[in-house]
Amino acid sequence: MLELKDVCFTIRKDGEDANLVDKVSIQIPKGHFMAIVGPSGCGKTTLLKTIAGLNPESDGALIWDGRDLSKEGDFSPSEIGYVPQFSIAYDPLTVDESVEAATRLRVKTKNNAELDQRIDRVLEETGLAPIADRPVKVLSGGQKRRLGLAMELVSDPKLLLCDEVTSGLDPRSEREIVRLLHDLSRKDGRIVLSVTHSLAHLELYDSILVLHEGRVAYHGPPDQLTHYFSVKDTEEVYPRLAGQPSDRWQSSWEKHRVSYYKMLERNREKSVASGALSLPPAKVEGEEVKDEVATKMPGLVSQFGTLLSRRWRIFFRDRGQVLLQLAIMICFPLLVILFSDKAKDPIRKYSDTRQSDMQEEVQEHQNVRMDQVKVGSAVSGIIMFQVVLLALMGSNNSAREIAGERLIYEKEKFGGLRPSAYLASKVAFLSCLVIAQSLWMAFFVNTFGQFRGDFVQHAGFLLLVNGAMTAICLAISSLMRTAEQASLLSIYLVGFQLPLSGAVLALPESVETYTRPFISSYWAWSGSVEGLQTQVHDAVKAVIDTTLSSRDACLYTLAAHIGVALFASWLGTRRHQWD
Ligand SMILES: Nc1ncnc2c1ncn2[C@@H]1O[C@H](COP(=O)(O)OP(=O)(O)OP(=O)(O)O)[C@@H](O)[C@H]1O
Repeated sequence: MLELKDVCFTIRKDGEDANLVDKVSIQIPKGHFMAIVGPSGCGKTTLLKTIAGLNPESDGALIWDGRDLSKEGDFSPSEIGYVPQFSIAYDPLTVDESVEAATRLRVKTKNNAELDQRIDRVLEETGLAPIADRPVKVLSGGQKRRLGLAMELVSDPKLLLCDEVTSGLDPRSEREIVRLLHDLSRKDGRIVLSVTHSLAHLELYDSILVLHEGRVAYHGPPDQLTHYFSVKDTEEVYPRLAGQPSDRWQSSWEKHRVSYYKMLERNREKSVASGALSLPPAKVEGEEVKDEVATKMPGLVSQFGTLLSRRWRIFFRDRGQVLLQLAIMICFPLLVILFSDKAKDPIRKYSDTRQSDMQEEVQEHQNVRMDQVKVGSAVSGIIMFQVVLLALMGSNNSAREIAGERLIYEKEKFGGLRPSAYLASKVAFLSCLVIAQSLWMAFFVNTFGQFRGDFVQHAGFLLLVNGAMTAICLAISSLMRTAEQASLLSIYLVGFQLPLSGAVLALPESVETYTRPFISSYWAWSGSVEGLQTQVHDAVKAVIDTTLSSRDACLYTLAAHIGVALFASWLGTRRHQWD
């Protein structure tokens, strides 16, 4: 039994408290199918989210199976299924792959046979078996809703909440989905609550909850709806509601509540007696349910593996993304070597013997200086060019990685996905890109214009700057509200790397002191320059006004950038960002 006792959800609006859900008190027995209806903006979705725990109730109590949810802990993830208004499947995957991933993320199965059995059962139940191999992107609206349901049913939830799963469907598909939801509530005592705009097919529901301005105006059998509101047709209910304030409807409903609940009970007894409704045999103690469910959740490593293999699959299915990555990996190093010629030139040395005349000595100094300027500028420029291109690749790698799929992630987190498993899968996936991009850049450029110094040190710093920018943009992606915001901020961040690095123009000291610690490209550039042969190093120093930092300082600072960015990403992934 799900019971709501005077449940409120309050927000601050214009300096005052406003109840979006106002003292809702209802009882929903096991094996019940209820529609939540009401005019647009009356609080249907808000009530559903309050029941789900996505909106913490401001007042009142939610009782589930005798358990007070606000005092004794929320629903466990597999007890509850929530089908939101948005699609929770990835377009490039097939129906079967989507359901499989949902199962692996939510249910701990003993072996592959049990996993397959569970997937097949859910596909059969939702009528998706014949189209199991079809990609999500080609599904019709109705099929997508079925898929959303299938992905929730994998954990056998005892409470299924559906938000507008029939909106936008043609009448036939709408009826099929309502019929499916009805059937899902007939087995194992599952409660199905469905928010809907539509007043069609009401006869398929056990009860109708009519909300008006967040308050209950009616909760009773569908066939009593028109009688209660004294209208001829259900279509007249909403205009009738607008005829008096919601508090009047609420107090009027409270007077009739007992008699309508008796009617609901009688209908239920009839359904059980006729065999149309089958209920679980015995009442299970709250604690036992909790333990049993807790052991069913897959572990962190298992969730990590599922997410990582799904990420790679999505990556390879998206040809555009693969081609873009390849194009970037090939073209960026090519761009660098176009400018690498001057960096290969020798630098003349001062002769050991003193020149016989002054003119020759001045000439020698000029020659050495000219060589230093030419080679020093070229070497410094090429290192910075590589660094900036890898910073750009870093931002391209991760700016949309989390923000672009935030709603799906939030939904999966609600279903029991651990933020740490999610973040670890992102780090593992992105690390592969970072390693491939950085090492390829280092080796390719080195092949056509050998790095004049410690190549391993140079390659290490390229790897670190790409890693740092990827991690920073991942943090941005996890903290921003939209993918567009995250992309824009990441691009600005890369844009500022070159001017603020000091490699091209020295910054005023007052600015440099504050900006330098945060500019990854400076530390990667400086660290690489420190690894150059002495003569080339001196040539670079001769052409720059910016001070260089030691190799270790560069190494630790870039490692700190990565560490802090990953911590921020972790905070971002833990944050609740459903809307
Ligand atoms: N977190 C929030 N902060 C402020 N206002 C909110 C919040 N959540 C919902 N609202 C407002 O509360 C009202 C009820 O919203 P809700 O989405 O629950 O309505 P609804 O009945 O589901 O509407 P519809 O049928 O159009 O989807 C709306 O006016 C909405 O703008």
